[in-house]
Amino acid sequence: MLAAGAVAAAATSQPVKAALPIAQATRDAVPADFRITNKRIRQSVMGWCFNPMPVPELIKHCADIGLEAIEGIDPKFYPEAKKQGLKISLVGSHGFATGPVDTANHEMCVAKLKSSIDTAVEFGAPSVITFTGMTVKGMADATAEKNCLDCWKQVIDYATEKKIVLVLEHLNSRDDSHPMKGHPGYFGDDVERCIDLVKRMDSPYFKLLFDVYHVQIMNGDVIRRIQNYHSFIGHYHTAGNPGRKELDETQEINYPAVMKAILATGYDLFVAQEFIPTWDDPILALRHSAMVCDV
Ligand SMILES: O=C(O)C(=O)CO
Repeated sequence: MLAAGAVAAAATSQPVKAALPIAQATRDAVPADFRITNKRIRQSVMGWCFNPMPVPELIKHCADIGLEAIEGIDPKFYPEAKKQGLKISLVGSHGFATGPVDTANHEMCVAKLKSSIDTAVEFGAPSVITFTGMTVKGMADATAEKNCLDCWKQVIDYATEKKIVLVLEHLNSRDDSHPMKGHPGYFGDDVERCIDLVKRMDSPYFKLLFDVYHVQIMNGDVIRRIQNYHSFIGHYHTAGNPGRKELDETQEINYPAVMKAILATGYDLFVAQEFIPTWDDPILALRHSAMVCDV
């Protein structure tokens, strides 16, 4: 049976115009002076995405937009960020390519993780990032997993004592178009494997960094995974897919719904914007993503 509107349209040969909900705000929907108002999602930004903008300039824009924190910047800029009222949401450590999958990296990873824990304590950051590193040719998956766990176990007591959470980032290995849009060869490219590693660490100080962009590419079913795994998640990242770009209507992830799902789990830590701006005005892009996530 036709709905009343359709019957009327058929009678007059007029097309039916339905008011469709828009998942993502368009670029022209963001006011030039938008500031975060709801603050229910505690927003941060990954500084590297805004290279080559000088970090002090980025810090000023973040404070102006009302972001609560910043991460992914050289620690030498932490005092300036704090001076401008920003928190440090996450401290870097070893890179994503040289991780604990390979025992040759253990000494370096342990040293970097411990020194990053010290930095996190000094600047009041809650977390330090870690990665698995790249798959080693010929190494069995079980060995690679054990190597990762063996390395993290050398640090977990220190993290616990200092009350700093190590967050393991899952990354996509599918996008090979750009060195920062995907990481072919990354061992922790299956979010289920990363969750399994987090479970095996069995510590409130070892959690998953759930990057919505990477999960969408590798596993999908983003909201269900957030609901199922929230107790193992210690940090979130964003970006539009495909292209690791703005969170606008040209990409496929429904960010307002994802943010609401995150809030519904009781999450009260940080969500950092980690998209690579494509617009001619990267700060308008940051303002826009802040608006999309300010649910
Ligand atoms: O690609 C990412 O999300 C990373 O954090 C790699 O550093």
